[in-house]
Amino acid sequence: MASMSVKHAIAAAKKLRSLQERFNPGGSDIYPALMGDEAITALIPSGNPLSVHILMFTRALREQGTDEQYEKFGRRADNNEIIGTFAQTELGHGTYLRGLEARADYDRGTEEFVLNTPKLSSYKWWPGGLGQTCNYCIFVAQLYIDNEAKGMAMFVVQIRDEETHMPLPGVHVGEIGKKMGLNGVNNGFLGLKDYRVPRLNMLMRHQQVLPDGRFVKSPVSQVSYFPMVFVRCMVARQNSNYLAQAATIATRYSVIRRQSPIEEGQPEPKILEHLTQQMKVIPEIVTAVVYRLAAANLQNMYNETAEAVYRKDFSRLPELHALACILKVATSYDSTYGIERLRQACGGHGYLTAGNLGNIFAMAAPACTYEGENSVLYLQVGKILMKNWSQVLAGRELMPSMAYISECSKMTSFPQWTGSWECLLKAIQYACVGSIRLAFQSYNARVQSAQSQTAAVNYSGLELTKAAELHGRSYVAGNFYQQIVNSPNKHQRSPQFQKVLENMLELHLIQIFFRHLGDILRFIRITEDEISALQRRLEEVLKELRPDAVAITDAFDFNDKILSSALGCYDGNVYERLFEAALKHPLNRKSVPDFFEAHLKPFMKENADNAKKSKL
Ligand SMILES: CCCCCCCCCC/C=C\CCCCCCC/C=C/C(=O)SCCNC(=O)CCNC(=O)[C@H](O)C(C)(C)COP(=O)(O)OP(=O)(O)OC[C@H]1O[C@@H](n2cnc3c(N)ncnc32)[C@H](O)[C@@H]1OP(=O)(O)O
Ligand SMILES: Cc1cc2nc3c(=O)[nH]c(=O)nc-3n(C[C@H](O)[C@H](O)[C@H](O)COP(=O)(O)OP(=O)(O)OC[C@H]3O[C@@H](n4cnc5c(N)ncnc54)[C@H](O)[C@@H]3O)c2cc1C
Repeated sequence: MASMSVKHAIAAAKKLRSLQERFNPGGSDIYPALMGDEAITALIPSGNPLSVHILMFTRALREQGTDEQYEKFGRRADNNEIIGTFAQTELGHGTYLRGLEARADYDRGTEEFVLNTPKLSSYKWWPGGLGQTCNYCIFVAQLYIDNEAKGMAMFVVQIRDEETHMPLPGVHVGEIGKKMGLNGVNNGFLGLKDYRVPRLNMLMRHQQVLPDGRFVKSPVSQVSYFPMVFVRCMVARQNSNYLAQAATIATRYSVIRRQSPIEEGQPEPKILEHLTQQMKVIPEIVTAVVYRLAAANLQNMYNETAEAVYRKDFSRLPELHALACILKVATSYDSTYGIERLRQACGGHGYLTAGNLGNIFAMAAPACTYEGENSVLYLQVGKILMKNWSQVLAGRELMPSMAYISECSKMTSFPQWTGSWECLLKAIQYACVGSIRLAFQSYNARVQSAQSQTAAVNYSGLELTKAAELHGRSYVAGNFYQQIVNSPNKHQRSPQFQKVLENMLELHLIQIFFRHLGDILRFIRITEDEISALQRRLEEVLKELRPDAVAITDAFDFNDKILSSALGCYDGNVYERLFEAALKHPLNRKSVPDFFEAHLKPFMKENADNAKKSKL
């Protein structure tokens, strides 16, 4: 599997190079285009062992290294002359980066760093491609000068000989073992013992160690987290893709599979005629579209911020960090939940490998963990919301993506309920601001009672994560609303197309309303009649979208090779493909399985003999 994945990954890397030559060397705006060509994902169903090389190693060299360091290492990496990974997580630490144990001690006598992973728990553990594929890595370590800790730093470290691929002296490297999925990625471990690298192997665009050992601190320490922000933006797009693939499979299957008459005596309908099946499938189609649009927005914001950071303007980092966290969490949680729901909507055949829904789930699920575990990132956003609420109380402006918080904070009560889209969107935003206010009261009370900020964050964690989740809902729903209702190119859409988009907006807003009805009712009075009216509208819009479900998923434009699913094939010959896949199973090569003579027959005979004896 590993060699097949590497073979396909090399093909993909060649494609990427040709794209880069067309777009711009190493530009971040090529990745969505690349992912638009899902061959990358489909051809490597067990995961791409070069993803971290492309997404993190090359970018860290470009964004964290000096121009000279880019010339020395980055150009070769971009040209795939060397293959690297991003080695930050350790066996003992992943989230709490200040707890990382790998260390880099500066030796001013030789102008080198001595790298060590002092304990087993200090071993780097998880980096993609580290096990077998990479010959270099970005090694993240605590920097020490004269045994004084200076914080985290990144080092370019060669781990294998470029000719023989043998691990270099002082390097202990290998594969961490089988995973739930992505078993073609060879996530690896790395131990270093007194491994020396030249001073200029420390990436020094933002912080420096001078030859005499003087340390020049980064103007903004958080810029060292930038490689993670980029991947969080990519995850938002990638996981919306996984959900779109699963939605395509389940939709196509749901208009092929017939089961259970709706009226006595009537023929069995397509299962998508059942309202409950529509409720399982159609909202996931819409969610995939909603997140694809939100991820595209975030990608633009990343590109703008990356250019600003290059000019040493760090002002937009906090907002990008907050949105990258929110979207990475929301898309990975919702896509993982959605793919499983779509699998269940396909009955027993959804559980067959030939349906590919299990593999899509296994590809999507780890995004809830890597690049920052989701609950940790929600807490990050919760902390940022607390800081922004203090700004609101001080009457200051907020970042654009949080402007609604200021507006809602000025509302003394929620206006008359109308049930319009604007009303539904405002309800979600109003509930979010109410949750922020409550979280702030709890958090502030703790800080006032002399709890440390970190302890106050921990003990207010449930309210902070709730506020962060509702902020994510507000941002995503607001973005979708703007794209459908206020988009500058709305007039270019046919009325029919606009109507489908508006139905999708209606469904998204009502679905989010019902998902957070409890959170909303805490702050807004809504009558039973008003809620029942929304229930009717939900049933109505599912019926309205039913005829468009196949066309919308066809518009995702996944070909059969990409979906790799007997349930989701374009020609709809599901049963033939399921049977064809079954006949290919190795157990069907012989009529009598080998285990019959060896195990089953003796077992049955022994039981028969015992039965006879017991009768005597
Ligand atoms: C060959 C062709 C191949 C084709 C390639 C393309 C393929 C495309 C398809 C694939 C696309 C996508 C799929 C992805 C592929 C899979 C890749 C998976 C790789 C995984 C890599 C990793 O997992 S790397 C390791 C990730 N680890 C983490 O994220 C660590 C998480 N931990 C944290 O973030 C910590 O909590 C933190 C670092 C924040 C520690 O914080 P702490 O020191 O405790 O202090 P805080 O108070 O929390 O924060 C301090 C201040 O810093 C601010 N801040 C925190 N983080 C950031 C940030 N990232 N940016 C900016 N600012 C940040 C924080 O807000 C605080 O600010 P304040 O003002 O001081 O309050
Ligand atoms: C498929 C995959 C690929 C990966 N690729 C890479 C890679 O290429 N490079 C790399 O460096 N790393 C990589 N990782 C590692 C990944 O970044 C870490 O797994 C992730 O950061 C979580 O850290 P951890 O696993 O050590 O969990 P921990 O940090 O130990 O957290 C475990 C659990 O503790 C809880 N928790 C932790 N901290 C807090 C907190 N502050 N507040 C509340 N709860 C908390 C959370 O529930 C969390 O899930 C990969 C992981 C996976 C699964």
